[in-house]
Amino acid sequence: MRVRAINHYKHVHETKENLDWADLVTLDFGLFAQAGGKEELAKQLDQAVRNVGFFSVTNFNISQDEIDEQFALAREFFALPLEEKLEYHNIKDLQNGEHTGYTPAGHRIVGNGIGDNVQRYNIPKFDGYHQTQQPPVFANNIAAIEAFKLPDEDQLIHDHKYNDRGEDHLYYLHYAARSADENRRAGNHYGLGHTDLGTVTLLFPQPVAGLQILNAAGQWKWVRPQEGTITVNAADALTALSGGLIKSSIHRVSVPPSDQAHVDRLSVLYFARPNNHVILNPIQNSPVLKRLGLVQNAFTDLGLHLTVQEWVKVRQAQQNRRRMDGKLAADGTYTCPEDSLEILPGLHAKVYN
Ligand SMILES: O=C(O)CCC(=O)C(=O)O
Ligand SMILES: [Fe+2]
Repeated sequence: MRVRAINHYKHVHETKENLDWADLVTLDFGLFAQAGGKEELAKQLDQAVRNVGFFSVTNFNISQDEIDEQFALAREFFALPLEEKLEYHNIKDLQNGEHTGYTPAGHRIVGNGIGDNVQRYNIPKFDGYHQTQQPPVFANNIAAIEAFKLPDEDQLIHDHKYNDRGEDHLYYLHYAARSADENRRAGNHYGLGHTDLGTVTLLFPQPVAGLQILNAAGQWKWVRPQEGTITVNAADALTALSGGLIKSSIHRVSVPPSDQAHVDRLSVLYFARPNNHVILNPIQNSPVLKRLGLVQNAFTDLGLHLTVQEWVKVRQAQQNRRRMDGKLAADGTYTCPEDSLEILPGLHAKVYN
């Protein structure tokens, strides 16, 4: 959980003077989801930017509390003694055109020998390219500062750029038909119950039945092959990014039914995964996750903030262990020693029977 900022910030009253106010249009983002709303907003925006280039927006999914938290942080920082603030002032950087950190009042003498009355503090965006040392008041609240932005409805799209580094794979599988006796000894499994590790898996249609999913009632159900469809299966990284909202499907591959048990089974799959740099925390400023209070996941519960690259590596290393030392009972139940399932200390794969 993030550290809550200090005392609430209390704004002063608005002016009572009758000023000659500019006439600005307010775009209501609440219209966005309504029929015809986008078109209406586009019309208003078109007017605003062609004429004055200034407009306001409302219903933007950042609460007044969250905004006030930023005001409170600013108040706390500016209230610090000047020497403390000057530790974050770098005159050379300012002169070289950098503009991060602190600038004291009076830095610019605008005219008549009078210095300006403005103190400034500048925090660059959190893109991994700017490494700046922050004073404790900001460092202790960095999660709230980083989350202070308009919700990015395309976050998942940005996290899945084809040309960014990632471990997406096209996957061909060949399951050789076996004798009834061999099948029985293998617990009538072609593949044990598991969840996939990425975002979604696309399963391209083929006619040999085998895929089964575990439904909410705990029963295994066959997935009927359907020509002209792609079966989509949500996976672990999507569960993590959605704070558990999206369920990773538990599935397995069974020996095909008796009329198909003699043919080899081919699968063509696509494993879509977030880009390697994505950190498997719940998406920070999603209005939906915020509203539902989904701010943790199986990784963050353990204090882990894995990148997708780290996750793919440790999970695949666990999956690809050659000897699991497992046992298959006559009814197909699979058990194996706990250490075969260890992905990371404290994090174990599950066996789904
Ligand atoms: O072959 C199939 O239908 C599914 C295979 C599968 O679940 C997997 O490889 O992760
Ligand atoms: Fe799978």
